[in-house]
Formats: sequence, structure tokens, C-alpha cells
Amino acid sequence: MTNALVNGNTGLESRFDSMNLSRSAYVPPHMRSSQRAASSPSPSPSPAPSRNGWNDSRGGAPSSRGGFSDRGRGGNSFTNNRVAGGGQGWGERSTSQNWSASPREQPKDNQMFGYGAWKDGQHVVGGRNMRMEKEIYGEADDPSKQHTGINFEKYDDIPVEATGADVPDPVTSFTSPPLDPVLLENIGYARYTIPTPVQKYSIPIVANGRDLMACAQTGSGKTGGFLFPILSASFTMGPRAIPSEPNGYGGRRRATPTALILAPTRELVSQIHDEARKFAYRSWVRPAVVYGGADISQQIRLIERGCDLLTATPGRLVDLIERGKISLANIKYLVLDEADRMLDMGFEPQIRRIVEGEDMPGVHDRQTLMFSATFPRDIQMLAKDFLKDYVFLSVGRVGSTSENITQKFEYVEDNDKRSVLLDILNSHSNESLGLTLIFVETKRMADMLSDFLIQNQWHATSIHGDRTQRERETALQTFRNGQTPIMVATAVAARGLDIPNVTHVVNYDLPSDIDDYVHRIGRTGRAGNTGVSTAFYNKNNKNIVKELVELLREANQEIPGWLEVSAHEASFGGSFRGRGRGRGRSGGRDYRTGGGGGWW
Ligand SMILES: Nc1ncnc2c1ncn2[C@@H]1O[C@H](COP(=O)(O)OP(=O)(O)OP(=O)(O)O)[C@@H](O)[C@H]1O
Repeated sequence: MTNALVNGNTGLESRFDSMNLSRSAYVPPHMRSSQRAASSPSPSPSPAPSRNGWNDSRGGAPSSRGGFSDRGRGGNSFTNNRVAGGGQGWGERSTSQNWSASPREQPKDNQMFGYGAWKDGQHVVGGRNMRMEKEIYGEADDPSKQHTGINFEKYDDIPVEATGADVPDPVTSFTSPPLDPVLLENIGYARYTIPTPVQKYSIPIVANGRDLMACAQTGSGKTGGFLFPILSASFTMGPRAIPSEPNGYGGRRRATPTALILAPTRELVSQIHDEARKFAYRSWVRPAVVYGGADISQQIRLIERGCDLLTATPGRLVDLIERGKISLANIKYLVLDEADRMLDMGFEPQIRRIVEGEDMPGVHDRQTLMFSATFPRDIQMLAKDFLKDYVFLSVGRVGSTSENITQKFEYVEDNDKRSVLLDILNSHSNESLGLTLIFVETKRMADMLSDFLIQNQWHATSIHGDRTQRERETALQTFRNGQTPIMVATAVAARGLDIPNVTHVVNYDLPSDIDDYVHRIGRTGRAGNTGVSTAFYNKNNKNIVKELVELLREANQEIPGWLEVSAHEASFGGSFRGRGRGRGRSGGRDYRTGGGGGWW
């Protein structure tokens, strides 16, 4: 029996039927935690005991099924009207109800807590909402939230290079100024005490109106690196005035976000949106998220309620623009997160259309930021079109891996991989109760391997592009909460995902691209925590062996003798040259400075 059958739409639905669970509308991932908070808890089916004491997602229903909730807005609609025109760039949002009248005034009983407004040219900060705070920030020791690890302060030892004209000095702490006091309070609620290096630099660079291409290792806080300066400036300056609607849109309300964040996968945009909700708390900024594979009408209803900072996958955004639901005319900040992956996934035409072919202000009338842990040549070239006079920031060498990850290599022939994997899982299960993420190359392999693990009494699930959105979210949810502490994944889970307590990443199949390896192992060892990665290597992986050995050396890892020999043979035997994408896709620095060892 394959995963596709068990977890395909029909299989899943019939399993729910047989469990006699109540059916209800699909709830998108970014709505689920609030929905849980809003609805009374429903008993979950008791899991079957297993060898590792965890529950199997396949025996349980997603706990978030149920009716639609509107993120704790208590059913109140709020108007999203702004003063049209205005000419000066920054305008005014008029709010009809539910807001406190002055920045520090607490809302009255019938007013809405947790949301602010822009009124009469002033930021009217919403009152605190304890339920919302618990939901978005978690408790101090909440295992579902990432906590900083013992090596967090060591990020400061990583060499930073910032190139470009007149690079502003970095900040050393979270202070106001330069950060808006409301943002500072939210950063405090998130329990961040000091900025990571990428944040130290990005805050003043963006505050000074500069464009930025920022490269920093996985798990080192790039999301805050773009959210903090954007939200801080937005809180202080308020929304831009909405330009008059072009002919043909009269009377139709379109969302007009101030900031747009593009990212490659649904899971990643949902995660960025959750972070945006943390830092936009009590402010006038309404974060929104759109991605493919989920009900578009529900997304339209949500963006109509408020959409100032929009996180989107490119395909769904184009769809909404075509439907006349979103205008980009107001964009002040454009962020391309994991831009290199978006190009790999073939999103370049959609991205070019969004940035150059619609109504987004031109490069001189917006600020553009690109973030990734890897910046191959083609993305630096895209930067030439999208960015102006930008600062190129690299924390560590571009494309390097974090020293917080212990990288192990095993020589394993394809036929032996399954049994070696079982051995490794057995040995690790004695050591830690952390989560294990296993990467494979194909969707079919992801299904087959997770079935194999389940047959061997391991609680496993899988995530890949052929699973439905609901299945993907369920897999992620049961992995996050430890019900299925093993997740077999394709590249869809390689980028950006920030899942606490992933202690082990296994590259069951090594990728053919060294940058993919960097992102995959980066699902562990995040925020100063330590983690382990194990890769199964054999002769089929010679195309990346030289880069692997360089990465290991640079990250002060032990290098098995046989791997060095293989790298040596590959260099001199010609089997590596001309295959894959060649030496260090991200081996360069700012291409404008001629850095990078001349590999282009
Ligand atoms: N200043 C900070 N203090 C404490 N924790 C932080 C800080 N900045 C970020 N974090 C936490 O570190 C974790 C990793 O951050 P983030 O997901 O932004 O990393 P990233 O650099 O974007 O990684 P990736 O390259 O994998 O996308 C998150 O859980 C985040 O909450």
C-alpha cells in the first residue's frame, strides 16, 4: 500500500468517514491556531502505542479541522478605507470603529484588542490581547516555539562583509531609535533579546532607504532581518495614500499592500505570515497571506479585511492580480525571500510580471530586499534588474553552513540505504526525543520510504508536491507536534521551514545541487541550537563531492578519508566537471566587486 493511496484525497476522506469525525470547511494553515483558540477543544482519537511512544498522523485527524474563524476579530468587520490621492506618498487610514483613540489609550470594553489603526496621521496602538499573545508568542517554555540555543551568541563571531556605497553602521542592540517603540515591545514579547548579525546590519540599511541583498546562514534570523525594518518604518510613517483607481476598477475594492514578500512555497509563506503577525501585533499593519492549493475565495475575503503586508507565492498572487483583487500600486517594500529557489522552481516569468509588468512602483520608488542563505549567479543577475545601488551583505561565506550542525557522512550503496536508515534511527532514538527529517529526491520515494518506516513501527509521515494542501499541512502539523517525529520530504521542505526540535536531518538521497544540501541540513541547528545531519553518499553523488568537502572543511567538520579520496578523484578524473551546476553556485561574493573566484 502506498502513501498515495492512504493519504490521497479519497483515502484520507474515507478514513475520516470511518472515524466518524465531523466535516467542515477547509481551514488554511495560517488560520488554524487561532481557530483552535476560538473553538472548544474536540477530543482527538487515541493514538495506537508505538515503539517510540509517538502517535501516527495516519491514525488521527488533523486537529484543526472545523469551522472558519476570522483570527479573533470577534466577528467585527473593520473598514480598510484610506484617503485616496494625497500626493505625498504617505497617507491616512480611516477606521470606523474599535480602535483606541490615542497611542497609549486602552480600548474600551467593546473595542477590539490586539489591533491598532492609523488615524489622523497618528499611529493608534491597540490594547493588549492576552489570548492573542498566548497564541502568537506562546508561553516562555512552549515547545512549539523555537528557543535560542547555547550557540546563539556565537553568531557574532561569524565574519560579516557589507559591500556597496556608504554602507550604514550596524546597530548592536534592539533599541528605539532606530526601531519604532511598538515594534520594540513586540520583539520583547517574542523574547528576542539581541539581534542576530543579519538583523544588526539590515535594520539601519533599510532604515536608510537602501536596497539590500542579504545572505546569511540558515536559521540565523533572516525573516526578522526584513520584517523588523519594514514594520518599524511602517509603524512610524503610516500607510501610503492609495492612488486613484485606474479606469475599470471603479467601485471594486482592491487590496493595496504597502509591503510584499514573495517566497517559493506555501509552507514558507504561511510561516513568514505567522512571524509578521507577531511583529505587527497591536499596530495598524494587517498582515495577510495568499498561496496556491487553498480556497481562493476565502483568501479574497481575508485580504478584503486587511492586507498591508502581504506574503505570497508568485502563482497565486498573479491569479489575484488578474482577478482585480490586489493592486501593487502602493508597494513601498518588496522582499524576495529564497529568491534563488523561486528561480529554480521556474517562477521567473511570474516574478518578472509581478515586479515589472503590473502596477508596482519602479525600482526607484520602492525598496527591494533579497534574502537567502545561497545566492547563485543567476539570482545576482536578477538583482541587476530589480535592485538599485544596493548593499550586498554576507554573514559568513555565501552558501556556507552553520557550525552548529554536525555533519556526518556514511558511504551507503542504494540497496543498503533502508537498513542503514533503520540502524541510524534506532541509535538516535536512544539519544534524543527530537524530530528527524529525511530528504529524498522523488515524491514516489518519499511515499515508499515513509510506508517502509511505518511498516517497521516508526511513526512517520511524508510531505511532497503531489500531496494535497491539506495533507501537506497535516504532515507538517503532526511532525511539528511530535505525533509523527519522522517526516520524509522532497525539496519542498528544504527551504526556510523553522521547526523547533528538529535534531536530525538525513540526506537519504543527496541532492545534485550543493545549495540544496546547504538548505536541507539547515532545518536543524537553528537559532543557536545544535543539530546533526547524516548524508548517505555513494558513487552517484560524485558531482557534488568537491563542494561537499569544501563546505565541511570550512565548517570545521570531520571529513572521512574516503570522502576526501572521492573528492580528489572527482577533481582529477573529470567526473565532477561540467556536471551539476559546477563549483560552488554560491561560492562568490558581491559580483559587482568581481569576487567569487571567477566562476562565472
Ligand atoms: N534576534 C533573535 N533572537 C532570538 N531568536 C531569533 C532572533 N531572530 C530570529 N530568531 C529565531 O531564529 C529562528 C530562525 O530564524 P529564521 O527562520 O528567520 O532563519 P532564516 O535565517 O530565515 O533561516 P532559513 O535560511 O532556513 O530560511 C526562528 O525560530 C526565529 O524565531
